[in-house]
Amino acid sequence: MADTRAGFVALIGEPNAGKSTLLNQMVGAKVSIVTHKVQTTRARIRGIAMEGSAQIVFVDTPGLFRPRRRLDRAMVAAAWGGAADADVVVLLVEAHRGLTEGVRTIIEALKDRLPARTRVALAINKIDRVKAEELLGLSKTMNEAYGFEKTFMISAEKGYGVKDLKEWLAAELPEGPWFYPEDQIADLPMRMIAAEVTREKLTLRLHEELPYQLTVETERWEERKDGSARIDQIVYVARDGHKGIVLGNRGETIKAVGKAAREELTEFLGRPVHLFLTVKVRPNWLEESERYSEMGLDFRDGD
Ligand SMILES: Nc1nc2c(ncn2[C@@H]2O[C@H](COP(=O)(O)OP(=O)(O)OP(=O)(O)O)[C@@H](O)[C@H]2O)c(=O)[nH]1
Repeated sequence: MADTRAGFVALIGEPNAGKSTLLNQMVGAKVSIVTHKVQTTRARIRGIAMEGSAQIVFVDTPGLFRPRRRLDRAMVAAAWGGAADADVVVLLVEAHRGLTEGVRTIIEALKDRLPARTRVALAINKIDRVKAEELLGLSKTMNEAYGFEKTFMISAEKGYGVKDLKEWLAAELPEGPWFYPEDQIADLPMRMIAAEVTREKLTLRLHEELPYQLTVETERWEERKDGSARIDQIVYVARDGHKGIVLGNRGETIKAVGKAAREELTEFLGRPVHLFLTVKVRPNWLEESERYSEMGLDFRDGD
């Protein structure tokens, strides 16, 4: 497609401003769970949203604005690297708190740290908490403190104004091909997401011990009458020795992995999940085309 757009957007603001709520509104929980651990070189990707023919990639931004220790300063500098790479930055402030000391500090940092080409928009959030008259005054005060490209009045929680903001962001991004295939981010089947969650917990638990030749598949997904879901997954490893690593002493590794995965899936689905994990040795799984399609890969691409 010739007229696609793609770019990076950083949401910044004081703690509690509503960044996560806004992100979830724009991205949808399904996509953010898949992308929130993906790393780019400079910034962590929090989520990806599609708007018309544009792909908006949201990146993580600094949480600390007045770092005291050297280590904290170094971390903030790295995080600002992510914001500086962004095409657009959105500063989120709370309508009922206005131009606080913390917001002033962020504005100073914007002036110091961002390249001149970065566009910065203001989103006044939680407008459901104040009277309309107050908003005009706040918008004026904020725009005197910084030359924002545009000002949006939104309620991330209720969804007011979010669509306008998203459309504006999409139009601001540079023309170019998408960074991620659309189907990869939008249509990931639930069973694949569930397998990815378990794989992630295995990675966290096993670190470098993790057998490289390991894959997780959701074998069965049963919706139960009581509203819960029963999910059966198989962890395929290539060798007997790997099975022992994944099970752990008296099965404690796989038990902990199952518990962590079940908790995340329960929260994600918003209903109880019963998760059953089985570890199987399948020496040739790397050569089986079925394993690849379960991962959303094309077996032939591996030739
Ligand atoms: N009334 C109201 N509350 C909101 C709105 N948006 C977010 N909140 C609430 O504000 C609180 C903070 O929201 P988060 O999205 O967690 O804020 P955050 O900026 O991600 O916070 P940190 O993770 O601490 O940086 C939550 O209790 C939200 O429910 C809104 O539009 N209106």
